Amino acid sequence: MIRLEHVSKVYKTSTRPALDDVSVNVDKGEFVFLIGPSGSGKSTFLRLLLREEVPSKGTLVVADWNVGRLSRRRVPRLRQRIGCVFQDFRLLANKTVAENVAFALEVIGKPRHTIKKVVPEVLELVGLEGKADRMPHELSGGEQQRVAIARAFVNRPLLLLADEPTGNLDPDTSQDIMLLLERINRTGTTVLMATHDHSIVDAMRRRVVELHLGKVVRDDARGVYGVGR
Ligand SMILES: Nc1ncnc2c1ncn2[C@@H]1O[C@H](COP(=O)(O)OP(=O)(O)OP(=O)(O)O)[C@@H](O)[C@H]1O
Repeated sequence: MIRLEHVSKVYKTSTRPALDDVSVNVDKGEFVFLIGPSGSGKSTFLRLLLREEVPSKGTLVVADWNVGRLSRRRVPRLRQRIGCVFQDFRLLANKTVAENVAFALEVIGKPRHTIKKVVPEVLELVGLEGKADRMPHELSGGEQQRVAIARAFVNRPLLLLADEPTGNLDPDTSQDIMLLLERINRTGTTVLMATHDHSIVDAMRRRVVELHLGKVVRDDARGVYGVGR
């Protein structure tokens, strides 16, 4: 699903590579934590997958796309197949829960009858049945993140990228969000989650890829956050 071969990324304004000769393979259906201290390259890794940045060196493949060489015209296709969830939810404040989710389908031209059918289904999947007509500010942080996950998942992406999705949530709510991400993973969606949250990584015992100064320093099949430190 994801293949990085000797990928480096050097930003124009910086001397040290943000990613330095990174080779990682992620199979379809895996759940992977991407960890590492601030500045270790996690966001750069995610931005490369979305083609928000291009690698300076190496090959980067997502599904069948050679992402580093993708023509500008084909980038929207790639992004349609990748769902994204962020720490700060990024909901549209002037749209209801259902409209936020529907919007993700409208922008890619899905027919209205499909939208009408799948939005309630996905809201039920994330545990928000009955809240379709609420505005984002009427929801708790955990509920807002559920809307964001519904929106990321409604188009059945191949890959779900989550950048610190529990960063603004208390531990119990974070755990609920992780159960939801696990449920989405069980549908066959590959999940890649960047996080600083030790307790979540330790509790889930999933694959852990650790970056330090742009290099992969650890890749454990069933890892914990702070092994050996
Ligand atoms: N647009 C940019 N231009 C120049 N340098 C950048 C840019 N984005 C990131 N960097 C640098 O690349 C390195 C890796 O940053 P990155 O944001 O990928 O790390 P991170 O692990 O996601 O950090 P955090 O956990 O704080 O989000 C850092 O040294 C950072 O300063």
